[in-house]
Amino acid sequence: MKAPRIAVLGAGSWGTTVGAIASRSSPTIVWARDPSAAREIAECRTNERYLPGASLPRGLRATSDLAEAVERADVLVAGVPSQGLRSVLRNVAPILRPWVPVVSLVKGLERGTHKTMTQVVAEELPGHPAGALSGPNIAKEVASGMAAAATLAMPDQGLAAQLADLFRTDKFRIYSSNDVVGVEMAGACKNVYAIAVGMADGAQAGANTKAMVMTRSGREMARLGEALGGRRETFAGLAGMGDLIVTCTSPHSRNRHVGEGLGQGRALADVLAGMSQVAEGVTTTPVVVELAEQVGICVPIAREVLGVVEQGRTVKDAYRGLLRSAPGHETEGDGW
Ligand SMILES: NC(=O)C1=CN([C@@H]2O[C@H](COP(=O)(O)OP(=O)(O)OC[C@H]3O[C@@H](n4cnc5c(N)ncnc54)[C@H](O)[C@@H]3O)[C@@H](O)[C@H]2O)C=CC1
Ligand SMILES: O=C(CO)COP(=O)(O)O
Repeated sequence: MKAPRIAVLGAGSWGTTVGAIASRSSPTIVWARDPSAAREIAECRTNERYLPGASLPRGLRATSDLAEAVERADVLVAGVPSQGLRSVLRNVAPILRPWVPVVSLVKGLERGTHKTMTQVVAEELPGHPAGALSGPNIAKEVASGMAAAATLAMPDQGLAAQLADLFRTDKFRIYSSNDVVGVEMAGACKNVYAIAVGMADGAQAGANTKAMVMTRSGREMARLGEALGGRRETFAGLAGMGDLIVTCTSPHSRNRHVGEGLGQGRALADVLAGMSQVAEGVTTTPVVVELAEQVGICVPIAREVLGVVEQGRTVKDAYRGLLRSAPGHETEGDGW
């Protein structure tokens, strides 16, 4: 059987990495919004802004022409940050053939609508099967061939198995799941909690404090995700606890870096001005808090992150606020 043609939207660190993996077995093209980024990938086999030092495979094509990328695609991979995906998909809709499945790499929730990315896909590309690939996957490490694993969640397990084969290598293990909302909520929420743990780093808290916040964050995101229809075991898996661990501890995590800057007393705008890549947790934090309100779930850790990110509270205030509340039953209460 002929290998399917894959189009990846977004030539950032993760879109480029996943495109590079897929290009080893299938014809793959990455769409970059910026023509000079597409030229750099196509001509120099590098993407210095997003994947410094990486040497990209010859088979990976790149273009800034959306129609060229998408019109003959058999599989569409979405790697554009959450707040930009809808408008890109709107432009893709008239070009994409109607049966093409969509795999989202995106770990964020849309502001205003509170939608996950496969829900955005369902609205903008109705009828296209959609799933999410998510897990503890720092792009730089995956791109350099270090072993890692992710979960591909789709309602149709037969299609999930076929798509998983496109991204699987001997070093990149792809597991399957049908808990799409659980996998997407886990991927979006862990960024918010990595900001909380980064704040502890910046404020020079100890390892015990960080372990406490990570563990209770895992429970907070599982409670919210379950209330939205996700399964508890998903939050204990690769897309949940696995990704929470790596994002809260990796020196490469952009969300943890934002929290660290805030913990050092820097202003959010100043921290973001020094970054060339996205930190999805910044825009997803208010969405998490609003969604939690809608479904009646307490999310004290996310609320404190929101206080610092959007409401002028200091990191000290946030941690004092958290420590003031009395701990209840470890696994049954709705506190933190
Ligand atoms: N970098 C990583 O280690 C991983 C990232 N992810 C997720 O993948 C998604 C993409 O992130 P990265 O590639 O890391 O981001 P990035 O910051 O490295 O690159 C983002 C790319 O999207 C483009 N872009 C931004 N806004 C756009 C818009 N409105 N329209 C079109 N293009 C736009 C940028 O030009 C850039 O090429 C995020 O949701 C992230 O959470 C998931 C797993 C690992
Ligand atoms: O999703 C990621 C790792 O799995 C990347 O995390 P950051 O966006 O915080 O860098």
